[in-house]
Amino acid sequence: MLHDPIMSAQKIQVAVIGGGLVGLSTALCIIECLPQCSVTVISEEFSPNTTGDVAAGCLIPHVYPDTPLHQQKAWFKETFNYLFKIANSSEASEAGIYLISGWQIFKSAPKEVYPFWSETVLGFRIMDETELAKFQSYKFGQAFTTLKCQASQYLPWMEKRFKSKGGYVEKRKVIDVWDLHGTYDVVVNCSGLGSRDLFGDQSIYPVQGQVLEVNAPWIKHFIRDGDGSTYIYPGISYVTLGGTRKKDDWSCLPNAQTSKVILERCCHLEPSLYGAPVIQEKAGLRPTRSALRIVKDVLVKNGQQLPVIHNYGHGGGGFSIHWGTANEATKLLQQLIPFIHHFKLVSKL
Ligand SMILES: Cc1cc2nc3c(=O)[nH]c(=O)nc-3n(C[C@H](O)[C@H](O)[C@H](O)COP(=O)(O)OP(=O)(O)OC[C@H]3O[C@@H](n4cnc5c(N)ncnc54)[C@H](O)[C@@H]3O)c2cc1C
Ligand SMILES: O=C(O)CCC(=O)C(=O)O
Repeated sequence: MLHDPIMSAQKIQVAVIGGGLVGLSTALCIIECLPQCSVTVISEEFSPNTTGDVAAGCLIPHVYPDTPLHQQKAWFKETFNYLFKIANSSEASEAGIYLISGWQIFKSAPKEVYPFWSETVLGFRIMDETELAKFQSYKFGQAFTTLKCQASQYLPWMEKRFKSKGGYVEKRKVIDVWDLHGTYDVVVNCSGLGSRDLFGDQSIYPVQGQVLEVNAPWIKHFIRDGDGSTYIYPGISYVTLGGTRKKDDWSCLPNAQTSKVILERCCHLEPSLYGAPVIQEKAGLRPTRSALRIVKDVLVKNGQQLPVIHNYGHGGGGFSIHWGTANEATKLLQQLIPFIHHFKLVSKL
């Protein structure tokens, strides 16, 4: 849909920077909750070239050390409940959302036998000895059912839904956020690692991750080493094997030697994977910070003001909390609306 400035002149003009998982979900949430807003997603890249397109997409929280745990818990629950409804609807197949059961296993019992998310996933229980016997050298395990998003379907599904509600998308890089001033009343920053250059945030850094997609349709359960190093996640048409976590590595090129190591580790967990044909190798950059940044701010330059909502820093856990953080950013935008109306009036005088 083309942007019609006359039709949307009365509305609050919102620019969402970033068309990855976080940008699309935030834009969709805003357009669904705040009908007084006209929303445009501006992004250098969209699916299939975003971080989410590399991810396994499993709902299993990653902990952000400097974000209060009660918030992380609430965002995970909101995301789980939202996706669970989609998984139980006729949209499930197009959206690529489904339930998945499996095991998280440990070489010795972890400090937290019942993690904070254990009440949200379905049927969480400690594995018994018979089940654990499948995994030599693992002494403790958790079995549960969670959800998984197939990014190659979920991201385009969100974009389609957003456009069907009147949202606009533009593929371009924003060089200076002030270039949006005048056309847009408020900017929502979901640019992930782009926040380094765009907003001068030096505390966000990449944690590079590599995965393999293999053809192994007999694998029906996920298996995750509790230390997060190795995982096997069956998807709709392939099984994702991972992983690696390389801090400050900016390369998105998969490395052949790393693939070999990942495959060896996964075969150790699930020997039936020996010989499974590799379909694809991928690497992506987790936009990482010690705390998520979800705040409102007002930039000031030469007497001009530009309200900004930030929503970034989802690291290795974006799928697990994205709908909760989209709701949070939408609430912050709602709080700004009276001020934005005021700015609009003042600038017309
Ligand atoms: C190997 C791997 C496995 C993972 N597995 C899981 C998992 O199983 N479960 C889970 O919960 N999470 C997982 N994740 C994490 C998850 O993928 C990320 O948290 C999430 O995708 C981050 O989304 P984002 O939208 O913030 O970032 P991105 O997808 O990086 O999006 C940022 C967007 O901003 C755009 N942009 C940046 N700067 C500018 C600019 N100046 N102008 C215009 N556009 C700009 C970019 O083009 C991009 O589209 C995994 C990640 C990796 C790498
Ligand atoms: O950690 C996992 O089990 C899922 C994959 C993931 O989140 C990651 O590699 O960042």
